[in-house]
Amino acid sequence: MKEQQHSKKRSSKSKSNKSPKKSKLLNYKKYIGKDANHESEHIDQTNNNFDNVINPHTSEINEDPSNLEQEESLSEYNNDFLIDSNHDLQDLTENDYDPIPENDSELERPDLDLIGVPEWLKSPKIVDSNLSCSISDSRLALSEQTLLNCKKENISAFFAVQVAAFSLLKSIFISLKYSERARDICVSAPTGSGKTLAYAIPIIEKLLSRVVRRLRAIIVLPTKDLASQVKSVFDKFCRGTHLRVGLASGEVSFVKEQQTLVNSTVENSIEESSKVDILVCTPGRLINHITQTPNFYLDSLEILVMDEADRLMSQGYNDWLNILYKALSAGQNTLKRVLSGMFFLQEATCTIPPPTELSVPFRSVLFKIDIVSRGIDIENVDTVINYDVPISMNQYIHRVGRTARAGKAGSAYSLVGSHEARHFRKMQHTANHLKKLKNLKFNPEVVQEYEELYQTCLDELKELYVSKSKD
Ligand SMILES: Nc1ncnc2c1ncn2[C@@H]1O[C@H](COP(=O)(O)OP(=O)(O)OP(=O)(O)O)[C@@H](O)[C@H]1O
Repeated sequence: MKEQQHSKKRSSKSKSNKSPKKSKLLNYKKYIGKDANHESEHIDQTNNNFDNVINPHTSEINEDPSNLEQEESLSEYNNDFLIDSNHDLQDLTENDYDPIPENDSELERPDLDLIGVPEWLKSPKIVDSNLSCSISDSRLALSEQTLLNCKKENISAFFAVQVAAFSLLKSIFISLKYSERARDICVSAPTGSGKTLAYAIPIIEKLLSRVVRRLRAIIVLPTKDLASQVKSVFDKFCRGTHLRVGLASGEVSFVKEQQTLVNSTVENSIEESSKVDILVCTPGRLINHITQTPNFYLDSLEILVMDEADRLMSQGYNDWLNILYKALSAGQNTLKRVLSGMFFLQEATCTIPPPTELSVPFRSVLFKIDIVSRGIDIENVDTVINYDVPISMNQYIHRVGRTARAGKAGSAYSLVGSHEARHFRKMQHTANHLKKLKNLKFNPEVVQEYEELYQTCLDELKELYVSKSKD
């Protein structure tokens, strides 16, 4: 059914009254707003980035990173496998697929124009995924403490998206210091490519020179798990500095959270009211603190990061953007302008249904409910098994993206039943990924041997899942 709708959409491309393509807006994953005179950038790293259907691959990069050293490269999903006992991938002919335009980006532009996507979002600076530079490169001019923290985390070189973001953010922060133009950045890069540090390190470097503690940076994430993960990244990279990082995600009671975030002894004063410089939060808790926590001020907020921005946009979260917008003071015009821009993205994406399926492990590897699988960074996962076929390429990417992270190798296996084979192939073909799959066949007699063990695993998993859901 989904595929039929998709075909209809494609064939009606030329009509001028077509509705916006929601999937295209899913590119805009990490969004950084900066409060000053407003300008914007969109970085896009497109090496095998299945999310990215707007832009063709190029090797252009932003600003001046072309002369940075090329030391390390990002590898992608090194091996994706399709396990299919009934079909051969080569069985399908070209006629079985929707025609795929030679240059998708050209066809998307009218859609984007129609819904009013600004020029800077439509024309990203494409970053070569081989771009890399040493942490001690003098052009980055990182503080001694950040260098030390990188070394403690075994980071010796920065990945492409990091080099690109550092260079842009640095110039933005310097401009801001001299009250010149600041900009907004929208980053789209493959899973596991290091987007968190791409914004965390510049924010820390920027705030190191602050004198008084005030809430200056907020990072919003769609789930509690992601917020904890990002908080721990900030904690590691704030080690040895005077910066304090807070978490507001519902992990502890609201009252406890309030105690960690604000000084209740200071009465209605912005001065010394905040106990943190940086706040990592979910939209729900952010709203709660804005509306219910005395001394929780946003007046000094300079930096706003929306991590997994498409999810934050597609799910309403009690109108959090609107509440945040209203909480900003009149002087924070740029942030307000950024947020109004986001309202339109929210409108355009709010009809995407949240994925709810359960992906079950085959034998021992990894299982996750899709809604939390996305963005979660689990160390050293070398294999992902799709026990069921993901409903969309987006879901497929976020599942298999739990492996082959940070330049490491990894494999993804998909178990495809005969009734799912057509949908799966079409999905892979449309994303131009079909050629990269290997078709593995297995002998049913060999599989039979494992049936009992498999059933036991499934039962255990079921028990575990039920007991976890009760907690
Ligand atoms: N420069 C680097 N060198 C080595 N490892 C790195 C570097 N940058 C990030 N990493 C590691 O790469 C992993 C993936 O990073 P991160 O979670 O930021 O990816 P991401 O792009 O946000 O992925 P997703 O889109 O799935 O959220 C993490 O374990 C992180 O510690």
